[in-house]
Amino acid sequence: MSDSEEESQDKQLKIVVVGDGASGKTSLATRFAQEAFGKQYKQTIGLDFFLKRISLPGNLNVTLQVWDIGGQTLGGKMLDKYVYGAHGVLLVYDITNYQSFENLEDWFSMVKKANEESDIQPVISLVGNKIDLEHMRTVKSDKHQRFCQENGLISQFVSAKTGDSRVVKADIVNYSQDTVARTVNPPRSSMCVVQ
Ligand SMILES: Nc1nc2c(ncn2[C@@H]2O[C@H](COP(=O)(O)OP(=O)(O)OP(=O)(O)O)[C@@H](O)[C@H]2O)c(=O)[nH]1
Repeated sequence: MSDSEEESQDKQLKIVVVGDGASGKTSLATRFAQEAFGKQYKQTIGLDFFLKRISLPGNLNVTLQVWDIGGQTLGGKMLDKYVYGAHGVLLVYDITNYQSFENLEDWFSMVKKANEESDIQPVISLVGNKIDLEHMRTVKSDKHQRFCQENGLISQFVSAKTGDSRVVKADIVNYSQDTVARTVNPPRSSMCVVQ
């Protein structure tokens, strides 16, 4: 391969999408990669892949490999292998399904464990999907924010159906500091990175 061919190779980033079945992972990946949405639910068995090439400022081309992991794989043997080496992880739940939010604790633990030995530590985002169904919401927004703050996650509310995406800025609070210290010295806040 010549130098110029090598230079033109895109940087590849691995993005893994996890969360309960029917929370909308495939729909989000399809919305992102193909700008489409299908109403019909078709369970992902194992995993699926999507590729999307994006251009960043500075003439930098990046190919995102989106690994759409079937919700039924939690507890399965292959899951930590799928998640290992991810640059980014989306923890997806359905805002109208409280159980899908509660189960994120397990998904999050698995993501951390799978990457214990990895050189790359992924950027992790908490994604509340189906905000077009706001009237059916069962997971309060402050629960979502607290989970982000406690774990240093990026916060996002989206709808794969409409393509709506709201990135929420939140202070990251270090809860290990005692309350008095926090009252005297207000928490150092860093903005949750939002695309
Ligand atoms: N109203 C609404 N429905 C959605 C949205 N996202 C997904 N759905 C629907 O929710 C159902 C499940 O979506 P999927 O994307 O297949 O869910 P999944 O998380 O990939 O499910 P598994 O493959 O079982 O892991 C489908 O009927 C989708 O059409 C959304 O933002 N709004």
